[in-house]
Amino acid sequence: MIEAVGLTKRYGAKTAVYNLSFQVRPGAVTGFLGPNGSGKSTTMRMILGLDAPTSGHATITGRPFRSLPNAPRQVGALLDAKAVHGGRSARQHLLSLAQLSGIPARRVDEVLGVVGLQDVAGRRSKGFSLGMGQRLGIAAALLGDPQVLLFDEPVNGLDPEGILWVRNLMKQLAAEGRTVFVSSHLMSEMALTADHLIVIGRGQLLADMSVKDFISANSADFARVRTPDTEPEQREKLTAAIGEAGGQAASEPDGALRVTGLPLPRISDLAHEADVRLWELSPHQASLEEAYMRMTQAAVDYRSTNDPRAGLQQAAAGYAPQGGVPGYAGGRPPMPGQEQPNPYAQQVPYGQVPAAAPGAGYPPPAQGHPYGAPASYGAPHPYGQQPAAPMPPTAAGAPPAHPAPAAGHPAPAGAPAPLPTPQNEDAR
Ligand SMILES: Nc1ncnc2c1ncn2[C@@H]1O[C@H](COP(=O)(O)OP(=O)(O)OP(=O)(O)O)[C@@H](O)[C@H]1O
Repeated sequence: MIEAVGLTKRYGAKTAVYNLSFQVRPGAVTGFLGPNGSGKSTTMRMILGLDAPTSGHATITGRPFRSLPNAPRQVGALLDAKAVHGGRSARQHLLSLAQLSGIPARRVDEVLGVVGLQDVAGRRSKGFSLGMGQRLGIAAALLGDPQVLLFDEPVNGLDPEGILWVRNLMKQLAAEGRTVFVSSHLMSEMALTADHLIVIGRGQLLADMSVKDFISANSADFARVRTPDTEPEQREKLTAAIGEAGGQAASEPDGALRVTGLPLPRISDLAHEADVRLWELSPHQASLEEAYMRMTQAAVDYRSTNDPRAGLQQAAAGYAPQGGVPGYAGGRPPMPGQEQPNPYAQQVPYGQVPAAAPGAGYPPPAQGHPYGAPASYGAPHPYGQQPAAPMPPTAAGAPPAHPAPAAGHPAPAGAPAPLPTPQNEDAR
């Protein structure tokens, strides 16, 4: 389990992470969501002992990363896929990481196969595409077969098939009982991948709940109702009738009404009784992406001046109370020291978390063999046909060794010394 307790990180005047507390449990994929610059990478770096918190602390299986015995054997991470010596081939890169942690050389070829890079293993990584680099970073994270995995935006640069493969890989790793913590800024992707969500904005917790709960809280049905554009008084008449009948109506950007609280036949009857003609009356379900954007839009740091979402929160007012962050609606998350209780920041027992929780309207999670079959750069990899071969136990019976926490990153200063090379194995 990963635990953050009151994590705060300041860079000079900039507060990147503020008073962040959460738990990431084994056996589930936990999505870590937040807009650009919200503090996801900083949080992961603090968990991995690469950045020191200004206050608070983070632990993995009850200890700070740096005081974990054999930390590199227990934790694998992809933080920055570009942090690779470009002059080295993919195989050389992984071999050097394996050597540092006493991992047998044959594991390198196994993970190259898992990520579909076996046919380009001899090529220098500086010629790799973004997606190939991501695969190499994932291979490095998997090298030691660790129980705790952190992935920072692992689908960056991957094509649709690669995204599907990462999705299945994350789920498979969690199904094996591992702790899987995956950052993303895409709610739609996390809705398909994660069991649990931790959402942050401006370094602060906005939500900590199961995907299932997020979906049920944010997938409220609504009706789109359109009256003749040329007769605004008809729209006003219908809006009043809907309000009197106990429904809520608000304007959509295109002039239609978005109606909640009333079934479609009732809206039709109300329109008929008010002598209002309808050009449209259709059922809809709020998208999770929209709910997520409502939740975080007050905490977006970087926005195009042409971004239509600038008005999203106002447009949503009165609609999906679940969509915004109660207490934060209409404004930014409070400044440090002024925080309010956040009803979204509730722990949901993991026992109630479904294995996968696609919402209505979302495609079901893809089925596939363990680890899926990545779009390999050549022949099908062995994991397409058979379950992943587990790492052989070390002489001490400990979990297999693992390299540095990030692709190409050395183990953080103060981390335990590399483990001895297992007997009869030479990582060279
Ligand atoms: N070393 C640093 N020095 C100063 N500011 C930093 C440093 N690292 C991060 N920050 C700032 O802290 C904030 C959080 O950055 P962080 O990279 O953790 O966000 P993120 O959620 O991972 O963003 P993205 O999704 O864009 O990768 C940003 O405003 C960033 O500019």
